[in-house]
Amino acid sequence: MGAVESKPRLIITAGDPAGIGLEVILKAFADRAWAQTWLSQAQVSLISSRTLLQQTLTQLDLGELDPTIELIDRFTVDAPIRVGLGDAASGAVSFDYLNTAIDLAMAGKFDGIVTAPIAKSAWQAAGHIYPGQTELLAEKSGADRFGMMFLGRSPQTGWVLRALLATVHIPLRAVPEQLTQQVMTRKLELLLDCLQQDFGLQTPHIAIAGLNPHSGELGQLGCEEVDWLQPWLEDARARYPQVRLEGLIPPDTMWVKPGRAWFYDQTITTADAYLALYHDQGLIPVKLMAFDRAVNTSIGLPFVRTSPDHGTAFDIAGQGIASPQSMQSAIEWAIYLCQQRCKTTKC
Ligand SMILES: NC(=O)C1=CN([C@@H]2O[C@H](COP(=O)(O)OP(=O)(O)OC[C@H]3O[C@@H](n4cnc5c(N)ncnc54)[C@H](O)[C@@H]3O)[C@@H](O)[C@H]2O)C=CC1
Ligand SMILES: NCC(=O)COP(=O)(O)O
Repeated sequence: MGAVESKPRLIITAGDPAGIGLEVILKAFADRAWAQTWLSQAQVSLISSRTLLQQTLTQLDLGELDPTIELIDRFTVDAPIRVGLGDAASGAVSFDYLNTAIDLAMAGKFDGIVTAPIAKSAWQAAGHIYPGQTELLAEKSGADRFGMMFLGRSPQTGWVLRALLATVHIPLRAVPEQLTQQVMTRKLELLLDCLQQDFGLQTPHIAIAGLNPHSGELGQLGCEEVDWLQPWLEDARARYPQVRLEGLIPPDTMWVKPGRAWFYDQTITTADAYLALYHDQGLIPVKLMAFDRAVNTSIGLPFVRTSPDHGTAFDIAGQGIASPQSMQSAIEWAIYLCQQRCKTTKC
Protein backbone atom coordinates (compact mmCIF):
# COMPACT_ATOMS: atom_id res chain seq x y z
CA MET A 1 0.00 0.00 0.00
CA GLY A 2 1.09 3.58 -0.54
CA ALA A 3 3.59 4.78 2.02
CA VAL A 4 1.77 8.06 2.68
CA GLU A 5 -1.80 6.77 2.61
CA SER A 6 -2.23 3.60 4.64
CA LYS A 7 -5.59 2.78 3.09
CA PRO A 8 -5.65 0.18 0.30
CA ARG A 9 -5.77 1.80 -3.14
CA LEU A 10 -8.38 0.01 -5.24
CA ILE A 11 -9.24 0.45 -8.87
CA ILE A 12 -12.65 -0.81 -10.02
CA THR A 13 -13.26 -1.60 -13.68
CA ALA A 14 -16.79 -1.12 -15.01
CA GLY A 15 -16.82 -4.36 -17.05
CA ASP A 16 -18.89 -4.90 -20.17
CA PRO A 17 -20.87 -1.68 -20.75
CA ALA A 18 -23.75 -3.68 -22.22
CA GLY A 19 -24.09 -5.63 -18.96
CA ILE A 20 -24.87 -4.85 -15.33
CA GLY A 21 -21.34 -3.82 -14.27
CA LEU A 22 -21.87 -0.09 -13.82
CA GLU A 23 -25.28 -0.65 -12.30
CA VAL A 24 -23.95 -2.90 -9.53
CA ILE A 25 -20.97 -0.62 -8.87
CA LEU A 26 -23.06 2.53 -8.61
CA LYS A 27 -25.73 0.84 -6.52
CA ALA A 28 -23.01 -0.45 -4.20
CA PHE A 29 -21.62 3.08 -3.75
CA ALA A 30 -25.11 4.54 -3.27
CA ASP A 31 -25.85 2.22 -0.35
CA ARG A 32 -25.12 4.78 2.39
CA ALA A 33 -24.60 2.43 5.33
CA TRP A 34 -22.35 0.15 3.32
CA ALA A 35 -20.36 3.04 1.83
CA GLN A 36 -19.78 4.57 5.25
CA THR A 37 -18.36 1.31 6.54
CA TRP A 38 -16.35 0.21 3.52
CA LEU A 39 -15.50 3.10 1.21
CA SER A 40 -14.00 4.91 4.17
CA GLN A 41 -11.46 2.08 4.46
CA ALA A 42 -10.04 2.43 0.95
CA GLN A 43 -9.03 4.92 -1.70
CA VAL A 44 -11.23 3.99 -4.64
CA SER A 45 -10.90 4.83 -8.33
CA LEU A 46 -13.33 3.77 -11.03
CA ILE A 47 -12.54 3.21 -14.70
CA SER A 48 -15.56 3.95 -16.82
CA SER A 49 -16.78 6.22 -19.56
CA ARG A 50 -18.07 9.46 -17.97
CA THR A 51 -20.98 9.48 -20.43
CA LEU A 52 -22.10 5.96 -19.58
CA LEU A 53 -21.61 6.65 -15.89
CA GLN A 54 -23.81 9.74 -16.08
CA GLN A 55 -26.47 7.87 -18.06
CA THR A 56 -26.55 5.05 -15.51
CA LEU A 57 -26.70 7.40 -12.52
CA THR A 58 -29.62 9.26 -14.10
CA GLN A 59 -31.45 6.14 -15.15
CA LEU A 60 -31.19 4.63 -11.67
CA ASP A 61 -31.89 7.96 -9.98
CA LEU A 62 -28.76 7.66 -7.86
CA GLY A 63 -27.70 11.32 -7.79
CA GLU A 64 -24.01 12.11 -8.16
CA LEU A 65 -21.01 9.83 -7.94
CA ASP A 66 -19.62 9.76 -4.40
CA PRO A 67 -17.06 12.59 -4.40
CA THR A 68 -14.44 10.42 -2.72
CA ILE A 69 -14.31 8.19 -5.82
CA GLU A 70 -11.80 9.20 -8.48
CA LEU A 71 -13.15 8.67 -12.01
CA ILE A 72 -10.73 7.54 -14.70
CA ASP A 73 -12.70 8.46 -17.80
CA ARG A 74 -12.15 6.19 -20.80
CA PHE A 75 -14.16 5.48 -23.87
CA THR A 76 -12.46 3.87 -26.78
CA VAL A 77 -15.01 2.96 -29.45
CA ASP A 78 -17.23 4.99 -31.76
CA ALA A 79 -19.82 2.25 -32.22
CA PRO A 80 -22.91 2.49 -30.00
CA ILE A 81 -23.18 0.24 -26.97
CA ARG A 82 -26.35 -1.82 -27.14
CA VAL A 83 -27.57 -2.58 -23.64
CA GLY A 84 -28.07 -6.31 -23.15
CA LEU A 85 -25.98 -7.21 -26.18
CA GLY A 86 -22.31 -7.96 -25.71
CA ASP A 87 -20.54 -7.41 -29.01
CA ALA A 88 -17.25 -6.21 -30.49
CA ALA A 89 -17.87 -2.63 -29.34
CA SER A 90 -18.67 -3.55 -25.75
CA GLY A 91 -15.84 -6.10 -25.70
CA ALA A 92 -13.32 -3.48 -26.86
CA VAL A 93 -14.41 -1.16 -24.06
CA SER A 94 -14.29 -3.75 -21.27
CA PHE A 95 -10.92 -4.98 -22.51
CA ASP A 96 -9.54 -1.44 -22.45
CA TYR A 97 -10.81 -0.87 -18.89
CA LEU A 98 -9.03 -3.96 -17.57
CA ASN A 99 -5.91 -3.40 -19.63
CA THR A 100 -5.61 0.12 -18.24
CA ALA A 101 -6.22 -1.04 -14.67
CA ILE A 102 -3.50 -3.69 -14.91
CA ASP A 103 -1.01 -1.14 -16.28
CA LEU A 104 -1.80 1.17 -13.36
CA ALA A 105 -1.50 -1.62 -10.78
CA MET A 106 1.76 -2.81 -12.30
CA ALA A 107 3.04 0.77 -12.15
CA GLY A 108 2.45 0.62 -8.39
CA LYS A 109 -0.47 3.07 -8.37
CA PHE A 110 -2.97 0.55 -6.98
CA ASP A 111 -2.84 -2.34 -4.51
CA GLY A 112 -5.86 -4.14 -5.90
CA ILE A 113 -8.21 -4.38 -8.87
CA VAL A 114 -11.93 -5.13 -8.53
CA THR A 115 -13.38 -6.13 -11.86
CA ALA A 116 -17.03 -5.96 -12.90
CA PRO A 117 -17.95 -8.84 -15.23
CA ILE A 118 -17.05 -9.03 -18.89
CA ALA A 119 -18.34 -11.35 -21.61
CA LYS A 120 -15.63 -13.58 -23.03
CA SER A 121 -17.58 -13.77 -26.31
CA ALA A 122 -17.54 -9.95 -26.58
CA TRP A 123 -13.76 -9.93 -26.05
CA GLN A 124 -13.47 -12.54 -28.75
CA ALA A 125 -15.64 -10.46 -31.10
CA ALA A 126 -13.30 -7.55 -30.44
CA GLY A 127 -10.29 -9.73 -31.30
CA HIS A 128 -9.09 -10.37 -27.76
CA ILE A 129 -8.86 -14.11 -27.38
CA TYR A 130 -8.63 -14.96 -23.69
CA PRO A 131 -10.58 -17.53 -21.68
CA GLY A 132 -11.40 -14.75 -19.18
CA GLN A 133 -10.09 -11.76 -17.29
CA THR A 134 -7.90 -14.00 -15.11
CA GLU A 135 -5.64 -14.98 -17.98
CA LEU A 136 -5.13 -11.37 -19.11
CA LEU A 137 -4.31 -10.40 -15.53
CA ALA A 138 -1.79 -13.25 -15.28
CA GLU A 139 -0.21 -12.58 -18.66
CA LYS A 140 0.26 -8.85 -18.17
CA SER A 141 1.50 -9.19 -14.62
CA GLY A 142 3.95 -11.96 -15.51
CA ALA A 143 2.40 -14.51 -13.15
CA ASP A 144 3.17 -18.01 -14.38
CA ARG A 145 1.41 -19.69 -11.45
CA PHE A 146 -2.10 -18.39 -10.86
CA GLY A 147 -5.50 -19.69 -9.92
CA MET A 148 -9.20 -18.88 -9.65
CA MET A 149 -10.49 -19.07 -6.12
CA PHE A 150 -13.91 -18.27 -4.67
CA LEU A 151 -14.35 -16.72 -1.26
CA GLY A 152 -17.45 -16.00 0.76
CA ARG A 153 -18.44 -15.32 4.34
CA SER A 154 -21.81 -16.74 5.32
CA PRO A 155 -24.22 -14.07 6.58
CA GLN A 156 -25.96 -16.76 8.63
CA THR A 157 -23.05 -18.45 10.40
CA GLY A 158 -19.93 -16.41 9.61
CA TRP A 159 -18.32 -19.52 8.10
CA VAL A 160 -15.76 -18.74 5.40
CA LEU A 161 -15.90 -20.61 2.12
CA ARG A 162 -12.67 -20.98 0.15
CA ALA A 163 -12.79 -22.99 -3.08
CA LEU A 164 -10.04 -23.23 -5.66
CA LEU A 165 -10.60 -24.60 -9.17
CA ALA A 166 -7.84 -26.86 -10.55
CA THR A 167 -8.96 -26.27 -14.13
CA VAL A 168 -11.12 -23.36 -15.21
CA HIS A 169 -12.45 -22.24 -18.59
CA ILE A 170 -11.95 -25.30 -20.74
CA PRO A 171 -14.48 -27.64 -22.33
CA LEU A 172 -15.59 -30.48 -20.07
CA ARG A 173 -14.14 -33.05 -22.46
CA ALA A 174 -10.68 -31.44 -22.14
CA VAL A 175 -10.63 -31.76 -18.34
CA PRO A 176 -9.22 -35.30 -18.09
CA GLU A 177 -6.43 -34.40 -20.57
CA GLN A 178 -5.47 -31.10 -19.02
CA LEU A 179 -5.67 -32.19 -15.42
CA THR A 180 -2.24 -33.62 -14.62
CA GLN A 181 -0.07 -34.25 -11.58
CA GLN A 182 1.87 -31.08 -12.46
CA VAL A 183 -1.34 -29.02 -12.56
CA MET A 184 -2.46 -30.46 -9.24
CA THR A 185 0.91 -29.71 -7.63
CA ARG A 186 0.92 -26.11 -8.91
CA LYS A 187 -2.61 -25.50 -7.64
CA LEU A 188 -1.89 -27.06 -4.27
CA GLU A 189 1.24 -24.92 -3.84
CA LEU A 190 -0.69 -21.80 -4.81
CA LEU A 191 -3.45 -22.66 -2.38
CA LEU A 192 -1.00 -23.26 0.46
CA ASP A 193 0.72 -19.91 -0.23
CA CYS A 194 -2.63 -18.14 -0.31
CA LEU A 195 -3.91 -19.74 2.91
CA GLN A 196 -0.70 -18.77 4.66
CA GLN A 197 -0.30 -15.25 3.24
CA ASP A 198 -3.92 -14.14 3.14
CA PHE A 199 -5.46 -16.08 6.02
CA GLY A 200 -2.56 -16.88 8.34
CA LEU A 201 -3.27 -20.63 8.09
CA GLN A 202 0.10 -22.38 8.45
CA THR A 203 -1.17 -25.94 8.84
CA PRO A 204 -4.41 -25.98 6.87
CA HIS A 205 -6.89 -28.75 6.21
CA ILE A 206 -7.63 -29.02 2.49
CA ALA A 207 -10.36 -31.18 0.98
CA ILE A 208 -9.75 -32.48 -2.54
CA ALA A 209 -12.45 -33.84 -4.81
CA GLY A 210 -12.21 -36.89 -7.01
CA LEU A 211 -12.97 -36.55 -10.71
CA ASN A 212 -15.43 -39.34 -11.39
CA PRO A 213 -18.67 -40.39 -9.71
CA HIS A 214 -17.81 -41.90 -6.31
CA SER A 215 -14.17 -41.00 -7.04
CA GLY A 216 -14.07 -43.74 -9.65
CA GLU A 217 -15.27 -46.59 -7.39
CA LEU A 218 -11.82 -48.28 -7.53
CA GLY A 219 -11.63 -47.86 -11.30
CA GLN A 220 -15.08 -49.17 -12.17
CA LEU A 221 -16.49 -45.68 -12.84
CA GLY A 222 -13.35 -43.98 -14.16
CA CYS A 223 -9.64 -44.64 -13.94
CA GLU A 224 -8.02 -41.23 -13.16
CA GLU A 225 -8.19 -41.73 -9.40
CA VAL A 226 -6.40 -45.09 -9.33
CA ASP A 227 -4.07 -44.28 -12.22
CA TRP A 228 -2.61 -41.01 -10.97
CA LEU A 229 -4.74 -38.86 -8.66
CA GLN A 230 -4.44 -41.10 -5.57
CA PRO A 231 -0.67 -41.64 -6.09
CA TRP A 232 -0.29 -37.86 -6.51
CA LEU A 233 -2.19 -37.29 -3.27
CA GLU A 234 -0.03 -39.75 -1.35
CA ASP A 235 3.09 -38.07 -2.68
CA ALA A 236 1.71 -34.65 -1.71
CA ARG A 237 0.95 -35.90 1.80
CA ALA A 238 4.56 -37.01 2.14
CA ARG A 239 5.80 -33.61 0.89
CA TYR A 240 3.50 -31.60 3.15
CA PRO A 241 3.23 -33.58 6.39
CA GLN A 242 2.03 -30.46 8.25
CA VAL A 243 -0.99 -30.11 5.96
CA ARG A 244 -4.08 -32.27 6.26
CA LEU A 245 -4.98 -33.34 2.73
CA GLU A 246 -8.36 -35.05 2.74
CA GLY A 247 -9.47 -36.94 -0.34
CA LEU A 248 -10.21 -37.94 -2.86
CA ILE A 249 -13.71 -37.05 -1.71
CA PRO A 250 -16.57 -38.19 -3.95
CA PRO A 251 -17.52 -34.95 -5.71
CA ASP A 252 -21.23 -35.17 -4.94
CA THR A 253 -20.71 -35.41 -1.18
CA MET A 254 -17.76 -33.02 -0.85
CA TRP A 255 -20.13 -30.08 -0.54
CA VAL A 256 -22.51 -31.47 2.08
CA LYS A 257 -20.57 -30.14 5.09
CA PRO A 258 -19.78 -26.76 3.50
CA GLY A 259 -23.48 -26.40 2.67
CA ARG A 260 -24.47 -27.06 6.28
CA ALA A 261 -21.73 -24.77 7.58
CA TRP A 262 -22.83 -22.01 5.21
CA PHE A 263 -26.53 -22.18 5.93
CA TYR A 264 -26.94 -23.12 9.57
CA ASP A 265 -24.37 -25.28 11.39
CA GLN A 266 -21.74 -23.41 13.37
CA THR A 267 -20.38 -26.55 15.02
CA ILE A 268 -19.66 -28.78 12.05
CA THR A 269 -16.02 -29.56 11.23
CA THR A 270 -15.08 -28.39 7.75
CA ALA A 271 -11.89 -27.99 5.74
CA ASP A 272 -10.13 -24.63 5.47
CA ALA A 273 -10.29 -24.87 1.68
CA TYR A 274 -11.81 -27.03 -1.04
CA LEU A 275 -10.03 -27.98 -4.25
CA ALA A 276 -12.45 -28.75 -7.07
CA LEU A 277 -11.08 -30.31 -10.23
CA TYR A 278 -13.11 -28.43 -12.81
CA HIS A 279 -15.25 -25.31 -13.18
CA ASP A 280 -18.75 -26.59 -12.56
CA GLN A 281 -17.68 -29.12 -9.91
CA GLY A 282 -16.74 -26.09 -7.82
CA LEU A 283 -19.05 -23.38 -9.03
CA ILE A 284 -22.40 -25.14 -8.95
CA PRO A 285 -22.15 -25.62 -5.16
CA VAL A 286 -20.53 -22.21 -4.62
CA LYS A 287 -23.31 -20.41 -6.48
CA LEU A 288 -26.01 -22.55 -4.88
CA MET A 289 -24.72 -21.53 -1.47
CA ALA A 290 -23.62 -18.01 -2.09
CA PHE A 291 -24.56 -16.49 -5.45
CA ASP A 292 -25.18 -13.12 -3.83
CA ARG A 293 -22.05 -13.19 -1.63
CA ALA A 294 -19.26 -15.18 -3.22
CA VAL A 295 -16.32 -13.46 -4.80
CA ASN A 296 -13.91 -14.60 -7.46
CA THR A 297 -10.30 -13.84 -6.57
CA SER A 298 -7.22 -14.44 -8.70
CA ILE A 299 -4.42 -15.87 -6.60
CA GLY A 300 -0.74 -15.77 -7.55
CA LEU A 301 -0.78 -12.22 -8.97
CA PRO A 302 1.51 -9.44 -7.73
CA PHE A 303 -1.57 -7.45 -6.68
CA VAL A 304 -5.01 -8.28 -5.28
CA ARG A 305 -7.84 -8.98 -7.72
CA THR A 306 -11.46 -9.72 -6.89
CA SER A 307 -14.67 -9.81 -8.90
CA PRO A 308 -18.30 -10.66 -8.19
CA ASP A 309 -19.16 -14.30 -8.86
CA HIS A 310 -21.89 -13.39 -11.35
CA GLY A 311 -21.56 -12.48 -14.98
CA THR A 312 -22.78 -9.67 -17.24
CA ALA A 313 -26.44 -10.68 -16.82
CA PHE A 314 -27.38 -9.32 -20.26
CA ASP A 315 -30.92 -10.62 -19.71
CA ILE A 316 -31.58 -7.98 -17.02
CA ALA A 317 -29.17 -5.22 -18.12
CA GLY A 318 -30.71 -1.77 -18.15
CA GLN A 319 -33.70 -2.82 -16.04
CA GLY A 320 -32.39 -1.55 -12.72
CA ILE A 321 -33.04 -4.84 -10.92
CA ALA A 322 -29.47 -6.19 -10.53
CA SER A 323 -28.29 -6.84 -6.99
CA PRO A 324 -25.05 -5.09 -5.95
CA GLN A 325 -24.36 -7.53 -3.12
CA SER A 326 -21.68 -9.64 -4.78
CA MET A 327 -19.93 -6.46 -6.02
CA GLN A 328 -20.00 -5.14 -2.45
CA SER A 329 -18.49 -8.44 -1.27
CA ALA A 330 -15.81 -8.15 -3.98
CA ILE A 331 -14.83 -4.70 -2.68
CA GLU A 332 -14.91 -5.87 0.95
CA TRP A 333 -12.68 -8.88 0.19
CA ALA A 334 -10.29 -6.73 -1.85
CA ILE A 335 -9.88 -4.43 1.15
CA TYR A 336 -9.35 -7.40 3.47
CA LEU A 337 -6.81 -9.05 1.16
CA CYS A 338 -4.85 -5.80 0.66
CA GLN A 339 -4.74 -5.29 4.42
CA GLN A 340 -3.56 -8.87 4.99
CA ARG A 341 -0.81 -8.59 2.38
CA CYS A 342 0.28 -5.31 3.87
CA LYS A 343 0.62 -7.04 7.25
CA THR A 344 2.56 -10.02 5.89
CA THR A 345 4.92 -7.86 3.79
CA LYS A 346 5.16 -5.28 6.60
CA CYS A 347 4.47 -2.45 4.16
N1 LIG B 1 -16.33 -12.18 -13.49
C1 LIG B 1 -16.71 -12.26 -14.76
O1 LIG B 1 -16.23 -11.52 -15.60
C2 LIG B 1 -17.77 -13.25 -15.15
C3 LIG B 1 -18.25 -13.20 -16.44
N2 LIG B 1 -19.21 -14.08 -16.83
C4 LIG B 1 -19.69 -13.89 -18.20
O2 LIG B 1 -20.99 -13.31 -18.13
C5 LIG B 1 -21.76 -13.71 -19.25
C6 LIG B 1 -23.12 -14.21 -18.82
O3 LIG B 1 -22.91 -15.39 -18.02
P1 LIG B 1 -24.08 -16.25 -17.38
O4 LIG B 1 -23.58 -17.63 -17.30
O5 LIG B 1 -25.35 -15.97 -18.08
O6 LIG B 1 -24.14 -15.79 -15.87
P2 LIG B 1 -24.73 -14.47 -15.20
O7 LIG B 1 -24.19 -14.49 -13.83
O8 LIG B 1 -24.45 -13.28 -16.02
O9 LIG B 1 -26.30 -14.67 -15.16
C7 LIG B 1 -26.91 -15.83 -14.60
C8 LIG B 1 -28.30 -15.46 -14.05
O10 LIG B 1 -28.15 -14.73 -12.86
C9 LIG B 1 -28.77 -13.46 -12.95
N3 LIG B 1 -27.88 -12.48 -12.31
C10 LIG B 1 -26.54 -12.35 -12.48
N4 LIG B 1 -26.06 -11.37 -11.72
C11 LIG B 1 -27.11 -10.85 -11.05
C12 LIG B 1 -27.25 -9.80 -10.11
N5 LIG B 1 -26.21 -9.07 -9.70
N6 LIG B 1 -28.48 -9.51 -9.64
C13 LIG B 1 -29.54 -10.23 -10.04
N7 LIG B 1 -29.48 -11.26 -10.92
C14 LIG B 1 -28.27 -11.55 -11.42
C15 LIG B 1 -28.92 -13.17 -14.44
O11 LIG B 1 -29.96 -12.29 -14.70
C16 LIG B 1 -29.11 -14.58 -14.99
O12 LIG B 1 -30.46 -14.93 -14.87
C17 LIG B 1 -20.92 -14.77 -19.99
O13 LIG B 1 -20.31 -14.14 -21.08
C18 LIG B 1 -19.90 -15.19 -18.96
O14 LIG B 1 -18.70 -15.61 -19.56
C19 LIG B 1 -19.74 -15.02 -16.00
C20 LIG B 1 -19.29 -15.12 -14.72
C21 LIG B 1 -18.28 -14.24 -14.19
N1 LIG C 1 -16.80 -18.46 -13.88
C1 LIG C 1 -15.96 -17.42 -13.47
C2 LIG C 1 -15.73 -16.44 -14.55
O1 LIG C 1 -16.24 -16.57 -15.62
C3 LIG C 1 -14.85 -15.31 -14.28
O2 LIG C 1 -13.72 -15.40 -15.08
P1 LIG C 1 -12.64 -14.25 -15.12
O3 LIG C 1 -13.14 -13.28 -16.12
O4 LIG C 1 -12.51 -13.70 -13.75
O5 LIG C 1 -11.42 -14.96 -15.58
